[in-house]
Amino acid sequence: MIRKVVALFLALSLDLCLFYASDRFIFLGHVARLWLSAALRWSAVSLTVQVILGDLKPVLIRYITAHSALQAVFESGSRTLHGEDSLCGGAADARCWLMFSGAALGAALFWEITIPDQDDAAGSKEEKQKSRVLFMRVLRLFKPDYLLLLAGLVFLSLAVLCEMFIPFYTGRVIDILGSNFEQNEFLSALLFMGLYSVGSSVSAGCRGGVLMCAISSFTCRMKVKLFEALSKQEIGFFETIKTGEITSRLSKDTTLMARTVCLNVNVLLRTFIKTVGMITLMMSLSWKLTFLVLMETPITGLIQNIYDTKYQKLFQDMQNSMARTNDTANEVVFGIRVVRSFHTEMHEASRYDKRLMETHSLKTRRDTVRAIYLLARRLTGLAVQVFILYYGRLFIQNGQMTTGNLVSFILYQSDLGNNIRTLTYIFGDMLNSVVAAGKVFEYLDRKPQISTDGKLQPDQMKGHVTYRHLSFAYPSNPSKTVLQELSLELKPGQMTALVGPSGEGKSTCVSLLQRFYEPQEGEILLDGNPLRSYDHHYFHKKVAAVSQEPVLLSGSIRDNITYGLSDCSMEEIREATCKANAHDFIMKLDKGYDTEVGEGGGQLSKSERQRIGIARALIRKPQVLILDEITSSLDIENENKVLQTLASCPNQTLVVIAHSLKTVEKADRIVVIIGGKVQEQGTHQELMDLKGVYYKLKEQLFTEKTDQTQTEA
Ligand SMILES: Nc1ncnc2c1ncn2[C@@H]1O[C@H](COP(=O)(O)OP(=O)(O)OP(=O)(O)O)[C@@H](O)[C@H]1O
Repeated sequence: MIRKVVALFLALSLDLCLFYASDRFIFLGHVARLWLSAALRWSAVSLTVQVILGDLKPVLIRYITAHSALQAVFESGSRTLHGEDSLCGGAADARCWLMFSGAALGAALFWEITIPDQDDAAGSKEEKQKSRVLFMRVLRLFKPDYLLLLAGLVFLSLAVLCEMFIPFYTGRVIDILGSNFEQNEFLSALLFMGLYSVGSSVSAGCRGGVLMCAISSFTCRMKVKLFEALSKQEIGFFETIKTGEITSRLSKDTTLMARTVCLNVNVLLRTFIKTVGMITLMMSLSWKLTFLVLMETPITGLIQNIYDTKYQKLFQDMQNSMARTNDTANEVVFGIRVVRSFHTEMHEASRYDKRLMETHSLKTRRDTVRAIYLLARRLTGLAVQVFILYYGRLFIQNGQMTTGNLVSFILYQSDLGNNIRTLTYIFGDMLNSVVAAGKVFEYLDRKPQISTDGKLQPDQMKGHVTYRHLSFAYPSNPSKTVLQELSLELKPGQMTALVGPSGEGKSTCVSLLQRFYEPQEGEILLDGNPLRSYDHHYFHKKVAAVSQEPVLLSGSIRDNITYGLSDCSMEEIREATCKANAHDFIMKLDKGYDTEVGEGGGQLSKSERQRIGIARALIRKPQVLILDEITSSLDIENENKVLQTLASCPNQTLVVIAHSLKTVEKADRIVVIIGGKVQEQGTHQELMDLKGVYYKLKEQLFTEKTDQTQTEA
């Protein structure tokens, strides 16, 4: 630290001494004197810093070079381009030294932040690079709307061009009013001002309308694409990602990505055209003042860059926090019955409050960062305006510009500052918006881990299922092996009952048979072919399942039964509902098969939902039918009828998971699954005679409903 202070002190002293000494080089011309001074200052300061600190970092080299050479470059430039001396550089002046030091410092820091040398910043550079790639991808997705975008661009250019001339004519009006008043000149200036104002307003309105159309069409396309991609993902994906996050991507991020990218491009182009035009007009008014104004740019850029980096991080954190908050609300709405019955309303409210507070605290931090940024921005702008007024007064005194020119210049300057800020800001904002785009693309590009490109569609299927040395752990809990080396055979024309204590892997077995998950080891064969080799649609027609609590989708009973099938006759529907023992209750409803089931089938009882679920599976005439604890929702009468019908299908492979002895007894084969392995198998009598696990665990395996039946028997 001490070495750094000493280095700074010595370098400063040397630099100032040489800066003032340059006035003594009277044997040289003015420009040559400045260049010699620059070379001497550069060598002396670099050498001092190098000797004291031991090494010279690139950022320091850049700063020392800019600081030493700026005055000479500026003076040479103004002589070459304009044939006159600038107010700075004529003599060794402390104000000029300060101004060039500030500009060099700003430029060096700006460079350091935007194109950093350090390794730790390499990651952020890579991030920016990635954001650019994403941004270009979003632009390419706008392809079908290119015509609208082109129209928007034309209106945008017109609006900007018209807008640019308004301050120019304001200055002219002031000059006309201040000098010899000329009626005609005054009127023509007013007329042009009016025309440009109308032109700018009309074009800006058209630009806004056209761009909004492009945005809305893009959003719709993206939502559909994303929805398609999501619905193709495997079940494991939905278990590892929260619902709130998925809906947030679908609803918010698609809109955000379209709006911000499209609007940002609009603002970027508008600002760019305007900035170039304004700088040209300002140069024509006073090139010296223009340079003075432009010296603010690196400082503005620097402030903007720091703000963008901080804002981007907070923005992302806030997005995630909002998704978590939504998740909490969704969970409670979804499970409101549980919340009510356990009287946890207050607990859930405080959980939601906690999540909201997290979001709120992030918002507060974001607003604080924004407030500091605005303060820094205003102060810089103010400082530049003070300089302009000071030098402007000098130029008017010297006759280098008129009062009207200064007014026009100040009008341009205040706008230019905003535009330059916008140019740097918009870049950061575009990177922000592609954070949302990145998340959307992440889902769009995700390849489902369970392939659905099998082609096999044999005319005949027997429905012979073989589990071969299956080992499996759920993607959401990979450390827990649920099935271990499980081997099992399900034969056509047989009813196989899977039994075992709760949580031992029965439902997992049938989930794998439905291809909800892919086993880590082993495979399942259907008629000797791996499940993945079958055509996706064909496979799910041949293998159907009824789960413990079938989910119905909003729509009529008919829609739910024929779900996923294109043409089903009323005959087929009736046949399926009769087998599922659902026809009678459906006919008793006011609208029969056209009765709306409500969201999630909420307008029907559990047993009715279950029977519609069974009919939905049966209408497909599946070769393999899986019934996962359907008896838990059916009363004994319904259960008996359903099972009687199903058991009478001669060639079907029927797999039943049951906790009822009455059901299990009917099975041709009972498979006892414990610890993810097949422990025993055989008929009820064989297993009872064996006096193994089945015999010992009989009390535990079967529910009271069975015991009662047995007692009655
Ligand atoms: N989606 C899942 N993600 C992670 N683990 C799961 C998932 N589903 C089930 N498990 C776990 O896998 C194990 C086996 O569950 P499974 O549902 O297959 O048991 P089961 O024998 O059918 O139980 P039950 O008779 O209660 O339905 C359990 O320990 C369970 O916690």
